[in-house]
Amino acid sequence: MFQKTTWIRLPRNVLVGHGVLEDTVTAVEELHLAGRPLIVTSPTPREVAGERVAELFAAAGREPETVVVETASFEAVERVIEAADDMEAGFLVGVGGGKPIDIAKMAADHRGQGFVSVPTAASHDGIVSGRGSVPEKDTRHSVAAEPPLAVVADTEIIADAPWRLTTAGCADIISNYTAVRDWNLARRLQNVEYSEYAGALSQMTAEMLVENADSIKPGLEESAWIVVKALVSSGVAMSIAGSSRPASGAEHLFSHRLDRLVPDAALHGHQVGVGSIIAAYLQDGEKGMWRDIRTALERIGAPTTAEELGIDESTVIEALTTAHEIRDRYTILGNGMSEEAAREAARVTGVI
Ligand SMILES: NC(=O)C1=CN([C@@H]2O[C@H](COP(=O)(O)OP(=O)(O)OC[C@H]3O[C@@H](n4cnc5c(N)ncnc54)[C@H](O)[C@@H]3O)[C@@H](O)[C@H]2O)C=CC1
Ligand SMILES: O=C(CO)COP(=O)(O)O
Ligand SMILES: [Zn+2]
Repeated sequence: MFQKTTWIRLPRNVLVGHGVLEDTVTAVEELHLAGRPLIVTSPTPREVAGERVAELFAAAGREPETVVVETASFEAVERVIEAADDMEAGFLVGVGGGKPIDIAKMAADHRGQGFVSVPTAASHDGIVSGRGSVPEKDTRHSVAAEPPLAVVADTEIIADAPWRLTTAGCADIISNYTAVRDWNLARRLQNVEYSEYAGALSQMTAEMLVENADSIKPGLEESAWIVVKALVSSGVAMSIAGSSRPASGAEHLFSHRLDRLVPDAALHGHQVGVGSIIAAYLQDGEKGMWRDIRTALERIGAPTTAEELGIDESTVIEALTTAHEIRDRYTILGNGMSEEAAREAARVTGVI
């Protein structure tokens, strides 16, 4: 008997472009989201977009409130839930980079409410996905959450964000190459469920970004456009898969481990980019595609070495040898790398 089922949760209104911040209220009204919005933001994004979003909702008679968060923690999620309870918020709006967006996403998920994502930086694909990532005890990776009902990505604002955030978003997309290969490996070795559509979409997204690498330059609003579209596409691949598998393999385990060893040392996307160089080397050896991944990262201006990440060699080796313990996800790391093998892989690829 045929027993497969699938439930794909996607954002419904995705606005990307110059000045679309001004359409935030319209995007919300189209979704029939009722009540008062609670805007969740962090200090700089509040200045560059959060205050304007509050003004727009106030002008529409929606009596918004704003809560400013600084760290991605469950304490912050609790604080946002309390604020939403106190004002009887109708829905939540996350304005900023990954941290306030994740916190708004998880608080909205807890309240069973709608949530709108207003990214001010194209730093990774969590800004559009149905995944939330807040560290708790030993976890560092994302968990399932409701995707945003709407995404409002104003390329004028995003193009003005620090360039390193955009190169981090690019590297997060380039890492899809190794993530899809790891997913295929897990399918063959462990009979893990695989989606051809999600795998193909994720890989195509990385290919298109690399093909457009010459148009991804600081100060060009078109760069923000290309990167945000890629992040949306990668988020959709995760929604189709119902997991982060299409965009997260060994290179993400390496990054999650680094986050625990040296929190906030480097951006998520930059860490997964370097991890992807090593994962590609492990997947197909010295003559394989790790050089192409490294070249793609270099063309965009993303880090390709431990030094450029600002992380010392011994920490990189420790992360490589223990990354497989992060979560129950089979990747090219298998049951773990020996220290010698980790050192060799990092040395051959020029990471150390
Ligand atoms: N939900 C998911 O699937 C994923 C979640 N994450 C999580 O996301 C977080 C990291 O995301 P980030 O965006 O790097 O962090 P973030 O939200 O802290 O932003 C990074 C920095 O960029 C600044 N910034 C943002 N927009 C700006 C603008 N327009 N102009 C000037 N400065 C601006 C912020 O003030 C902040 O200092 C971590 O907590 C990580 O665990 C990472 C990957 C995936
Ligand atoms: O960052 C992600 C995809 O790019 C989410 O992956 P994780 O589930 O490993 O956190
Ligand atoms: Zn990622």
